Amino acid sequence: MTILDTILKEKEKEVALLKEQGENYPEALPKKKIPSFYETFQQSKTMSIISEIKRASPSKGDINAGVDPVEQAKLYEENGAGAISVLTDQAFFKGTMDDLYAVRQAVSLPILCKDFVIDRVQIDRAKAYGANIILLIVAALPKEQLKSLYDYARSRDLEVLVEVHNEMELIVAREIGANIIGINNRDLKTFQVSLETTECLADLVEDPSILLISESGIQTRKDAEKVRDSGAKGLLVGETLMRSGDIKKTIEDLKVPYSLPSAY
Ligand SMILES: O=C(O)c1ccccc1NCC(=O)[C@H](O)[C@H](O)COP(=O)(O)O
Repeated sequence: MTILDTILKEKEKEVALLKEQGENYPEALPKKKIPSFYETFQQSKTMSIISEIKRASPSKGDINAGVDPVEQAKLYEENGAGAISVLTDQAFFKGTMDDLYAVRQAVSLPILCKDFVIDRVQIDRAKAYGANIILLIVAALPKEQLKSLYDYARSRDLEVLVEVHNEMELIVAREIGANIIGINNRDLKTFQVSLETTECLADLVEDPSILLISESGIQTRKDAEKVRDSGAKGLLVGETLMRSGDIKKTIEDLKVPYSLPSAY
């Protein structure tokens, strides 16, 4: 049994409870014009960063349990993040849906509701709490269910980051029509992180209309350069930013340019 299996078991209980409770959403959020995640990242001249609010994780335990998500999100926005990821899972990451709702009111960047989606009810909830993007993990779902959730999210005007760990999953992501693919460098069985996962899988994606995001284990400018050279246009960074004493510098370091400045 992997950690993903354990998390998904918990999600089944959460979904059953959500359905039992019915739509118990907070007050509707005021309308705000949020830029498209896909367009912004595709058009950027530097690596773009999805900066994550991550209090804790199964692999690391507490990372920054006392963080104020709103203050952290504002720091991310002020210092050049391209999007914000809010981990909303409570049982394993100590996040909440209220974090997402509060962050939505504080910033104008696209926000990823980072959770383990197995049912439409979670997509409706993410939308109601202010998400612009949801995550679908290929390893978590049979292909038909994945496709159905993908289409449902798109019909609700949400962008979808489809996460893969290997070649088979990448094929599935392409088959369901994903235009934003996250390559997760973390092996969910061993928790080991290897940027070679991005290197190997990105190599298999020739279509430039696919936006590739390298996820997990990014710490240094060298890491950012490595995955940029593999074909990633964006990074999903949690722990490094949550532990950083200088978010401005950390983001600046990771925003590597796509082409070297001309000598002339
Ligand atoms: O981070 C974990 O330990 C983890 C374990 C099991 C499933 C998912 C997990 N992380 C979720 C993520 O995708 C990361 O938070 C995200 O990619 C950022 O990773 P990092 O920069 O290494 O914090």
